[in-house]
Amino acid sequence: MTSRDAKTYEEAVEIVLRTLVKAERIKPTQYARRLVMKEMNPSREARSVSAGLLYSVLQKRGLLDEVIEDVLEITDDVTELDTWVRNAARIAVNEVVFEDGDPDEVADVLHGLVRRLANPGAAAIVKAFTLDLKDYEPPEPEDELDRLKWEYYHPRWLIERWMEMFGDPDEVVALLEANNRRPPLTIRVNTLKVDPEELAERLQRKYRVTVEPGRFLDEILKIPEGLPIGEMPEWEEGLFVIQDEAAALASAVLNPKPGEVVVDLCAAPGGKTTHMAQLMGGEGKIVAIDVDEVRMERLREIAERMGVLDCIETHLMDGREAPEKLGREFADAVLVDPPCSADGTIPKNPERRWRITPDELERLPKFQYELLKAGAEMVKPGGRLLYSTCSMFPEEDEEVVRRFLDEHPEFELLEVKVGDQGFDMPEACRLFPHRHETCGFFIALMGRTG
Ligand SMILES: C[S@@+](CC[C@H](N)C(=O)[O-])C[C@H]1O[C@@H](n2cnc3c(N)ncnc32)[C@H](O)[C@@H]1O
Repeated sequence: MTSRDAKTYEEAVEIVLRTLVKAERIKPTQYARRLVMKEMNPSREARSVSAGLLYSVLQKRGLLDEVIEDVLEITDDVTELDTWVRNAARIAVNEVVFEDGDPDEVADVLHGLVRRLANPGAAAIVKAFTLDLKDYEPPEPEDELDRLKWEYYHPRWLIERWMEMFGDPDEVVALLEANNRRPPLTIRVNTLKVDPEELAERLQRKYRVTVEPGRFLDEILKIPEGLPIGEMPEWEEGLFVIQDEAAALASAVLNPKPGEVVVDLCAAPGGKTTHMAQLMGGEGKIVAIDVDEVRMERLREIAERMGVLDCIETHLMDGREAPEKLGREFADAVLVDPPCSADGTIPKNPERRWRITPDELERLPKFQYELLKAGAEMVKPGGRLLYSTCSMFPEEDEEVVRRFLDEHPEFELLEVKVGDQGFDMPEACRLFPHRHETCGFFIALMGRTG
């Protein structure tokens, strides 16, 4: 390793360590990373190396913790460790056990960083732990699910659920592989301010990167990781926002027109609200509802930057109370994008796989149904209702919609002609990371009869 490489590696490890520590208080992790970037202003090489390293640590997080608990013989779980020790140990396991790094080099880098950023006591613990990993042997898999868990870094229960869902082990392996491929960053161009081709050319010329078009939508561009997004003048000018193409499809399918009244029931941080405002040419009204004040503030910031705040009316409230408070049957179109398990976002949010729980899957569909029902009450006769999630589980998707349609005969499914069809619901649209190179996504469009 040249001295320049060693310096880049050390800088990259510092970005990741500081991000992991910050992300314990500030969510999401990518936002914590952006804050660290601002504090450190690292080299472009270090940014790029750190993006790969952070992804690698987050995708294996549950396994890294299992190894730490094993090596340190912890009886409870890793949360009993000091924050700096815990996160430095995660990096150590990733580098030494999974990525074949040199334990002495990793121990030295982490020791120096923890000593500088935390304290000498924590640094000594991290160094001793990292050197102990030299003799660590990963456990032998007990069965096929266990083998897949360690080979593809996913919780066993999740693999088991997907096996039931797809019924084809090869397809599940394809999904596991796709979940572990770091996708390029997708941006949605603000067509109210710039033409997508023009922005693509500008980014290629100025930042010397390859920009590729999206798969389904003209306003989507794919750019490589590592650009200092939040500091780019194009971002400041509101020429684009970061958004997955699958998520952008939802607003495109609902297709709001200039002058319409649209409700976005779970709107923050505004990816779909600002996209709809853009599709409406900034003319008409979008009623954006959410319960989360901080996320709503981000919606306003993004809308302001994009130049579409004037047509957005924000309401901080429980969406289930919206018909009571704002009225019924007044909207041309309503978009319901409720909280979900978000297993479809694993390629972009690699740690998500360790956060989803079977309990959550039991609880969420009832909540999603209540939000969909409230959204439907605001649709005027002849209007449209769109339900979307970034979940791939039928219980959060087709089953919620099926129950809704059974109880609301005044609504009927409309065909969405993009992606794959829903499970036993040919009118709905499904996208999968392994089939479409997007996040996993579900969209059902319904019309209210006259
Ligand atoms: C999947 S996110 C929405 C993402 C957003 N549509 C976008 O494209 O940027 C779900 C949102 O639902 C909000 N939420 C949770 N409970 C809610 C409720 N009872 N009423 C309204 N919004 C709620 C969360 O705060 C979160 O912002």
